[in-house]
Order: sequence, then C-alpha cells, then structure tokens
Amino acid sequence: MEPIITYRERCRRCYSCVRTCPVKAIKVDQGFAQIMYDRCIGCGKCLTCPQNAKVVVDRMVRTQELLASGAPVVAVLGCSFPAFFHTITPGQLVSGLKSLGFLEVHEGAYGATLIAGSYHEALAASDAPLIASHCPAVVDLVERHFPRLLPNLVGTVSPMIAMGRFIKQVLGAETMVVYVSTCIAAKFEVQSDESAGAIDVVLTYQEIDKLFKSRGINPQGMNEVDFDGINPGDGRVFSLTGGSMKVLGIESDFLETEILSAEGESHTIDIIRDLNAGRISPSYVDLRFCDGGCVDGPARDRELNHFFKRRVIVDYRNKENSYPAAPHYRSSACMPDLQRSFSDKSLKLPSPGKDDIKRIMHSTKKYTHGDELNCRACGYNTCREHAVAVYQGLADIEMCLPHNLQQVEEDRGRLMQRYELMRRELDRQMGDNPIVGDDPGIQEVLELIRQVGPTPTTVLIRGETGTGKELTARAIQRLSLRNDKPLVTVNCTTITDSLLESELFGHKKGAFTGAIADKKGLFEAADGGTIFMDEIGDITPKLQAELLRLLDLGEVRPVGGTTAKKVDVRLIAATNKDLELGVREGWFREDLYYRLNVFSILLPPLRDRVESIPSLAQHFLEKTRKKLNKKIDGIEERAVKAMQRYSWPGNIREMQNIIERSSVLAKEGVIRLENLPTIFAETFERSLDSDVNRRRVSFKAERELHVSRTEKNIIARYLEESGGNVAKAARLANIPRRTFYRLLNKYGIEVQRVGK
Ligand SMILES: Nc1ncnc2c1ncn2[C@@H]1O[C@H](COP(=O)(O)OP(=O)(O)OP(=O)(O)O)[C@@H](O)[C@H]1O
Repeated sequence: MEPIITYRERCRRCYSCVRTCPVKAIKVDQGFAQIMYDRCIGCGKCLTCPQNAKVVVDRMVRTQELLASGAPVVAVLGCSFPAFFHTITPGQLVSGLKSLGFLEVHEGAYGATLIAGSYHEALAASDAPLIASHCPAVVDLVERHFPRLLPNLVGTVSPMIAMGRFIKQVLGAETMVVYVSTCIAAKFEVQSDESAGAIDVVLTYQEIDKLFKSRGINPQGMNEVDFDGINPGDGRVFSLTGGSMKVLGIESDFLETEILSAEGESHTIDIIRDLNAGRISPSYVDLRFCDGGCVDGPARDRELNHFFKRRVIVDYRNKENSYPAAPHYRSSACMPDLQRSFSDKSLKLPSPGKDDIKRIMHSTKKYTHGDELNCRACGYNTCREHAVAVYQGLADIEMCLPHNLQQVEEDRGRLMQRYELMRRELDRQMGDNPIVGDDPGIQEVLELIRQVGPTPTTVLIRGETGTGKELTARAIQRLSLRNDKPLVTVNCTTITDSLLESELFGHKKGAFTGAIADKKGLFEAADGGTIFMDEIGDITPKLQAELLRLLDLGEVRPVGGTTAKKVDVRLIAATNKDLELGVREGWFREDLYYRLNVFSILLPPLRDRVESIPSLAQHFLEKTRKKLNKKIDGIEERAVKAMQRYSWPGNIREMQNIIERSSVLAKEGVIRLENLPTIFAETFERSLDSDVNRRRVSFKAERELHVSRTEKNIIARYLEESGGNVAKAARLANIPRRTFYRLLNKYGIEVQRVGK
C-alpha cells in the first residue's frame, strides 16, 4: 500500500498540493488531485493539504499485528527522537517501547556510523561529483527526475537500511524491524526494490505516541532502561544541519567549493539541476530535502522550534549517554552488506509542440503574452507550465481560475440577457403599456414619438434609469412602418463585451472556444425590423466601430468572419450616460455620437413630472390590482402628496414597485401613507409647512412655472441636437440667435460644444 493516500471526498480543488509539490507529482483528473507515485519523491509537502485530503497511511495496526505475532520485533529510533520525546528520558522511552512488546530498542544513529567507511571509500575512488544517498527523497529525485545523475549517487544504503540489515544479520532474518522517525520518504524507501526486506515497518513518532496512549502506557513514570545495540556516539547528531558531514567524517570549511552541503527543497533542487546541467562539479554533495534537516522532517513536532530541538539533541550527544553493547553485537563479523544500486525510474511524458501549447492556451482565452497572468491559482508557476501539464494529462484545463471566473461571468450574463428578454416579452404579451402622464414634459415626448415613429430615422432616447426609455422605444416601434416585425432588444451591460459582440454580430465556427457552429447575431435576426440597444453608452470602442459600420454601410461582420452581410435594421438606442462628456473624454466616438444623435428624445425624471404622479399612481394601481387580484379602491391623498414630494431616484420603475409593495400591505382597500416606505412619511411631514406656503401661490405664478420648465427643456434639446452649436440650435428652433442666447442665460444652460 502506498504510504500517502488521498481522500477523494475531502479534495476541494484548491490545488494547494499541486502548488507545494516540488516535482509536480500530482495528477488532477476532473478536479480530483491524486498522487502519481511513479513521480513522487516522498517529501511529504502535500501533507499540508488544508482539507486534510492527503494523509499518511496509518501503520500502527500493522505494528500491533507484528508485536502480537510472537516474532521478535525490534524498534529502531531515528536520530531526532530526543527532540520529539523531550518530556521523557531516553531510558523511559526504551522502557515504554519494551512495554509495547518490542524485544530490543536501538538508536538508529548507529546506522550513520556504519555507513561512514563506505562513504570514505567512494570519495577516494571517484573523480565524478558524488551525491550522498542517505536522504531517500534525494535518491528518489535523482531516480525519477534526473536519471542522468544515477552514476553520481554514492552506492551505499541509508543509515536506516544499514540498521535493518545489521539487526537482521545478528538476530536472524525472521526478526522484524520497525523504524521510527520524522521521515515520510523512508516509508517509500522501504518499499523500493533495492532496499526491500531490511525494514518491515516505518512509523512516525506520533504513531508511537498514539500506540502508548491506546495501550495506556505512560513512559514518564517508568524506570529507565538502556538501549540495546551499539552506542552510536557522534552518530546522534546525524539528523542536524552539518551532522551528516561530521558523522561521515567529511571535512569542509567556509571557503571550500569542492564539497557542498545543503538542505531544503529549493537548494536541493537547484544543486541537482546545476549538476545535471554540468554547471557545477564539486567532488561531493551532501543534500537533505527537508528544510532544517532530518530533525524537521514532515512528521516533526510542529510546536517546537528548530533550535530548541537542535539543543536537546546536542545535549543528549554531549552527555555521553553510553551503554555497554550486548555481546552478540560486538563481533566484527556483524558488518552488513551496505551496497545498493539505483535505477532509472523516470516516467517519460510526451512533450508538446508549439502548436499544442497554443491550442491549450487558446482554450483558456490566452491569446497574447499579456493574457498569461501566471497567477499560480492552478498550482503551476506559469500558464505555460500548466498548458504542458494539460498536454501530458496531469492537469485539467478547468484548473485556470481567472478563466473559470470569466466563464461564470459570461454564463451569468447570458442568463441575465435571456431573463431580461423573457421578462420584456412577458410584458409585451401582457399588453401594450401606454405612456401615462399629462405633464408638459411627457406631452412633448409623445409629440416627438408621433413625429419620428413612422420614419426610418435612428433615435437616441436619453434619460435617467427607469424613466421609460424602453417604453418609449416600443411606442416608436408601434408607430413605425416596420411594426409587423418584433422589436429585438438588447441590454449592452448585462453581458461581457466579447459576448455582446458575438450576440450582436454573430460569429463564425471556431472564432473562439465554444463557437462550435456559425451563429447569427441579433442584427441579422432583426433584419427588416427594429433593434433597441439599451445602455449604448457602455459599449467598447471596438463595438462602437462595428456599430458605426452598421449605421454607415448597413452591414454586419460576424466575429471571426471576413465577409460582411447587408442588413436593414432601424436602430433605437438609449442611454443614461453623458455621451457629450464621453466624446470630450474620448470614451465615446464622435462620429458615432452624431450618427446616433440624429433625433434625440430626452425623458424628464419623475421628480420633474409632479403633476403626472396621481395619474401614474392610479395607472400602476390598476395594473397591480389585476396582478394581485386584490380589491384596492384608491390611494389616500396624504400618500399621493408624499409621492409628489419624494425625489424618486429610481423614477417610474421605483414608483411601480412601491405601488405594488404597498398594495400588498394595504388594508381596507386603500393605500395609506403608512403603507409606503417610511421615507414617504418623513418627506410628507417635512413638506407640510412648504405645502401651506405653496397653496398661497397664485394661478399666474404656477402657470409661469410650468411654461418656464417646458421652455427650458425645449431649449436644452435644440442645443443638444445641434451638438452645442448655438447658431445651429437657433436655426432649428426658428428663433433669432440673440433670443436663443437670452433664453440660455435665463435658464442658466451651459453651452458645451461636442468635440471641442
Ligand atoms: N410614462 C409612463 N407611463 C406608464 N408606465 C411607465 C412610464 N414610463 C415608464 N413606465 C414603466 O416603468 C417601468 C420602467 O420603464 P422602462 O424600462 O422603459 O425604463 P428605462 O428608462 O428603459 O429603464 P432603464 O434605464 O433601467 O433601462 C416599466 O415598467 C414601464 O412600463
């Protein structure tokens, strides 16, 4: 059984294991990240999985089976044991282990002493750079990822395997050896063909601790017992930084370049890479994959600081904890076979060509260098590395987070658009909504609709949100000669820019991922009819250019297509943006502005249409009555007054919603002030005084007020239609220029020429 397993149900697609794996030995298949054992080097980095989906397989049961089998079972403790079991003495630990049923307990540090001679011989005999093979993760790194360096590995077993062979040589092959340390790679090492049979089980210190607890053994209160086997002396510091060099008797100093000693993932990989590339050629390289050396292996005690552990281990070595070697271990004939061989275990993965990479990158919408974010969310350092992994079958395309977010955004937009279209269609089916209102502002709008409706002219409808722009577009369409064709509506802000372009102009098969067939755009669908483009002020410069082409040449070009197609579509556009400002600031094309502004209708905000509030309220009350099937006879006067004082930021749509909401709350068939949102009651209270004053205003003054308001709107519209050109506006209005200037002054209208 493999030493680390993944719990599928816990894997949550965070790819943290891909990110932390130094050799990318994780395969992601349909979101599930599993270890590829033939690439894995057993470093245990993936055990930091935030969901605990990667766990070390528990070997306690196997150990208990061995202990219960009657066979002699020996425990060997890795050199870092004093740090993990720092609350008890080594002698108490030996007592505890023997209570568990171990026949003998050895210090694994002696294994380091055992292999020292072989290292000396190898160094004396070799001209090529030698790489220490005592760290199983380093051996796996070379065997699985840098096989060119196989001849450089010192052909000697690790201290752990040396101990296993030593004990079995003395006590007999039937003896079972359990090795205990912080190392996870050791669990992989004992399964390799070259080391098989020397060690039967590898445990972590934590597992031993759990065994003590499960058996109710507390070594703290126990008498001290000596270790069995041979006193390792300096071997006890093997797990520490620099320890292996000391124990193996390899001397080096600060200015030395022939001998390299390093720890940690990045140094180890850098050095191995450089050796592989021939960039460096020291005579000996001593590497340990874990930062901080073997004392800080993946199964270390994370509560303890490295230097605390180091001090405990050095103290233990300095205290001269000597014990007599048992007679059966004293013979020199006990020296085991320390040789080992290595083999090429690298997995040959296919290499993608340039076109393959390009294709994969395109599928996540990376077309240019700038599209490659290299955000590492997928676990790979760069988008290209991810693309290579996809080609090799190690990664899914869907691992690209920015691409997924964009996809979700596009899907959301598509659904919003569909929802919007259906909602509007439903509105249409529920009957043509009349434009209600008797104020001069809306009367003027109705007049403009009557004038422009039957013509083919492009219309630009302007006004704040909810003022009735779409309603106006529908009224124009009803009066047009194209009213036998439906009005195709599109909201330019509900979908992403790229999607909008393909929605409007269509696309050719293969123009982008997901474009599996040619698709007609809305302009083609509306051929012979009318299209209503809401929020036109929000479209991109690219779309603006395409739209201009449509208006000038009457043709559309699908995304990814080379030829254009003629269409006959009347355009009604709407916006609540200041397009003149857009032209001045450069975000809206001036030529398009003029093409759209051929005939513009400005819808007044509801706060300027106070006179129409009672009729609008009545209109929406009728509609709501039908919708809710509830008997409501009217709206109390206080409520209507409050509505007339309110500023209506959401305009008529807001009013419609508030009437519906208060109809639900209304009792006794009347909507009262209390049924409206509280702001209306407040507005009403505040306005009581000014209301009293208002009642004193004469008929003449009131008439003057209305006339001025209308006059101001008309002047502003002429000015807007002429692009801020006063002379042209005066001509359009058919009044002298001086009069026009006087009116501008009177109403404080500022002249801003478009394009200047
Ligand atoms: N004068 C009116 N008479 C009756 N109903 C109106 C009037 N003006 C607007 N409405 C209603 O108010 C609601 C909002 O109108 P519409 O959707 O046309 O506004 P809009 O300006 O296009 O909004 P947006 O800027 O959010 O796109 C619709 O239900 C519409 O029927």
